[in-house]
Amino acid sequence: MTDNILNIDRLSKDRGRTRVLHDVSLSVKAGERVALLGHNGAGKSTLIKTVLGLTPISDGAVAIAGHKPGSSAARAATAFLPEAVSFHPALSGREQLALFARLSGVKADIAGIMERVGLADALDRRIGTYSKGMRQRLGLAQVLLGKPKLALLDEPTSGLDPISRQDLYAIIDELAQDGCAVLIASHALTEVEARTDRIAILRKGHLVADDSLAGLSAQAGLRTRLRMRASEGKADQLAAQTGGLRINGASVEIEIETPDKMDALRRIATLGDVVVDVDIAPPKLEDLYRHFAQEGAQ
Ligand SMILES: Nc1ncnc2c1ncn2[C@@H]1O[C@H](COP(=O)(O)OP(=O)(O)OP(=O)(O)O)[C@@H](O)[C@H]1O
Repeated sequence: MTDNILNIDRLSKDRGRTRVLHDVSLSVKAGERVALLGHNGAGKSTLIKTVLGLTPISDGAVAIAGHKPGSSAARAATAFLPEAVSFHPALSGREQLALFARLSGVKADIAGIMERVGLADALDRRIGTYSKGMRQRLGLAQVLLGKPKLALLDEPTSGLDPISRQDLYAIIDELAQDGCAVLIASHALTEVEARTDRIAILRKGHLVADDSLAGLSAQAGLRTRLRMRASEGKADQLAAQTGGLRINGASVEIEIETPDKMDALRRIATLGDVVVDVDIAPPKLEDLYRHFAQEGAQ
């Protein structure tokens, strides 16, 4: 496919006698944000290292904008934000970014980029005085600097406070809107659920899922829960009428096949004022992740 920026085709990787990636195929298009999930040791970092050209491939192929990992064209197209970013503590943010810009031969509006990542006030402060969140933001500034076609982000929000996390995802969204293909390795399911277009799950080096949240829900066949609040004193009647389970004094819960949701809501609507409210809880990424990433899952 021509609009794939990252193309991983039947990639296998051996570490000594152990195969740690098995026949993995995964692509990311321009403007797409893809989450890469998996338990510890599932192979996420190894996959990222192969894309960066830091470790050789045992079988299959990887291409970045059509180029081989590690080639100068691939390196120019790729930006990487490691989980633990480290910079020279004696340099200021401005000096560090200027150094990166010089090394990668790009002309950049450093003050503008620092402003965009919320570090305008720290432009001329030594990085040694930055907090973890500020260093993470500087890491993101470095990603923005090269106007990459592909951004690989490893646990980009680890250790950040909730507002910094939101800010960071807002910048990632902008990167994608500018046409960058973004691959985010993460354990933070709730965030990636809301902020990515597609979810890829590795289990013991096998890619066991690769779809949108809705697509994964359909594949997994997980059920949706409907929680109905009964009018005063009518919870038993509601439980009897719907075959649901009373979960507290006022509410009744039923589980339905997800595609039957609208039918169920229409039936509930016929119950009149016995029901005063309905909450719908579709399967969450956490449920889907458990389904796909656990031992014995298909
Ligand atoms: N340098 C190495 N030498 C030998 N084995 C390695 C090396 N690096 C990783 N492995 C093995 O490869 C497998 C995949 O590890 P990897 O670090 O890619 O997992 P991960 O999904 O990134 O895990 P985590 O979420 O803990 O970061 C593991 O079994 C790990 O022990």
